Amino acid sequence: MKYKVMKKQKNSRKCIVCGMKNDLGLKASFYELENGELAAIFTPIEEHQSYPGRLHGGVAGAILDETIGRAINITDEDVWGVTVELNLKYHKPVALNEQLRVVGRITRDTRRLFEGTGEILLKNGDIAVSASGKYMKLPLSQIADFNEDTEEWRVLPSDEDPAEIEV
Ligand SMILES: CCCCC/C=C\C/C=C\C/C=C\C/C=C\CCCC(=O)SCCNC(=O)CCNC(=O)[C@H](O)C(C)(C)COP(=O)(O)OP(=O)(O)OC[C@H]1O[C@@H](n2cnc3c(N)ncnc32)[C@H](O)[C@@H]1OP(=O)(O)O
Repeated sequence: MKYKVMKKQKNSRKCIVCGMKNDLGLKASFYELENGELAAIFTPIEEHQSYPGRLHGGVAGAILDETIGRAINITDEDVWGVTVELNLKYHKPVALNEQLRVVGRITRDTRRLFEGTGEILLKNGDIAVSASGKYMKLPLSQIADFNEDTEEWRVLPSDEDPAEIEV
């Protein structure tokens, strides 16, 4: 199903997944959808391979981890979490140099923890990798010494931002 993009989330400077100034990073964009899920879009490059031509499973885990971890921000922009568990299932190989869609959602939200699931989708809609994750909520000050400006934590509008995404 195609869903309207309601909001684009912020990118950062050096995060391996969302850092726009990390040359080896995924430079993923995250979009909040009208159905309450979060979609990520990125194009894996040669540097993200395991076997030649095939996306590294750990990199697949990284994008799923962040997509699920960010899905909590659809309902509360100020909740931050650290991953305490991540389970992955690899169903199909993922090729490089092709744009991928990733989708995540929250399945449980308590005072201290949240949980969610997500999938990497191939062009034809097949699920290539699926994940479930558990995150402990922590104040940002206990995660790292962040400064929004120096970390360039901001929404970066682009002409390539889609109006709707099929997930
Ligand atoms: C404003 C500027 C912002 C700039 C931002 C720049 C970049 C941002 C990039 C991305 C941003 C967006 C969103 C990203 C979201 C996700 C993406 C990736 C996130 C990560 O990549 S993050 C790295 C990997 N991750 C870690 O680095 C965690 C390491 N870990 C710890 O830091 C400790 O482990 C901690 C603090 C979690 C707990 O430490 P602790 O000392 O408080 O733990 P303790 O043992 O006392 O447990 C206390 C209670 O938690 C329960 N508990 C513990 N572990 C559990 C488990 N695994 N499962 C279930 N329950 C568990 C116990 O059972 C107990 O429960 P009870 O009290 O009821 O007994």
